[in-house]
Amino acid sequence: MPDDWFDAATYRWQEWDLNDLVEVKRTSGTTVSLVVPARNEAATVGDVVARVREALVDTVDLLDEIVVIDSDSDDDTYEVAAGAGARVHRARDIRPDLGSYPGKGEAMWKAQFVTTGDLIVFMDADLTDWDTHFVPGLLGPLLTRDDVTLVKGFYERPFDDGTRSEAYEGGRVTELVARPLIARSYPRLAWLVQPLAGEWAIRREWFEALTVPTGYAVEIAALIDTANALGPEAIAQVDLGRRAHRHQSLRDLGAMATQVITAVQARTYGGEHPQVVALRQYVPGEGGIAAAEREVVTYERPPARGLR
Ligand SMILES: O=c1ccn([C@@H]2O[C@H](COP(=O)(O)OP(=O)(O)O[C@H]3O[C@H](CO)[C@@H](O)[C@H](O)[C@H]3O)[C@@H](O)[C@H]2O)c(=O)[nH]1
Ligand SMILES: O=C(O)[C@H](O)COP(=O)(O)O
Repeated sequence: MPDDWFDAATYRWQEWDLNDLVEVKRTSGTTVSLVVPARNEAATVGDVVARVREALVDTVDLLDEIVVIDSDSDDDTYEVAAGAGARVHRARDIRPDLGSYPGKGEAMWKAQFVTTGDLIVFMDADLTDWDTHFVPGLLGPLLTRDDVTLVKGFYERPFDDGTRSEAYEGGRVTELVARPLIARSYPRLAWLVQPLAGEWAIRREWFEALTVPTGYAVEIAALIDTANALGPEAIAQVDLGRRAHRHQSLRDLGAMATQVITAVQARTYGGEHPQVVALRQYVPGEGGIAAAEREVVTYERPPARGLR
């Protein structure tokens, strides 16, 4: 079964000509927003925004807006992104009546209130090896197939933290957490090569209908909820080539894994959904190993549709 979906719903970004996509967008009157959630990404967000703007706004008319959602940064992310040509909003300043949570999913959920595109493309701000074809690649299935609602990117993911460099060794949470959870509970999603990819696109009307985890579980939740409600045939994936990014520390990935597991368990077993999970980790301390407890926020936002 997964292999059937792989054959039916997997594309390569080269399958679409950029000018053809621009023409489909123009004749269909479709509008497109690029949303970049960013927390302390002053080092890379300028490159991401400037290159996309030049290639897909200034040169051709593929994107109607580039919106960076500054997610509680304490560096110059806001200024750098604005200087590169993005419209920038601080997540906590968007719809303050709805409160504020930390996290990437929160930034993406809040983006719905400050963007207008019929299609929303998400892209991470910490990319170091990437190209602007990511965006038209993700839009290809949405602009050319009415039956596709959500498109995931996938790519070769190297691991390179400055001390070790190996092809295909990136994606620790993907390989150790997401893929085993999918194998156990959602095997019909096993054809997805990078289920956690931060580069993906979705029809706005469907995103507005989704419950959105405020943290890093936003991707896995969107996949499961879309497959459950619309069937896996509403999902496509596109090979985008190669992508490298800034790696998080192992213990930070432990918090990410906690969010991913919590969101999947909620969907698999139901029951009461925790807003916070206490994650105890062990770190070097004075005189040996010391316990460190983290409050991992696992709260989920309700569909934005009713809150406009
Ligand atoms: O509180 C936060 C944390 C992160 N980000 C941004 O979200 C993007 C991805 O965050 P990152 O910390 O780089 O995540 P990764 O370790 O790369 O995690 C991968 O796996 C996650 C789990 O599915 C996905 O959400 C990510 O997009 C995907 O890149 C970056 O632009 C961050 O600046 C925020 O906006 N707010
Ligand atoms: O997608 C993932 O699994 C996480 O982003 C971790 O990726 P990394 O192991 O390449 O840092």
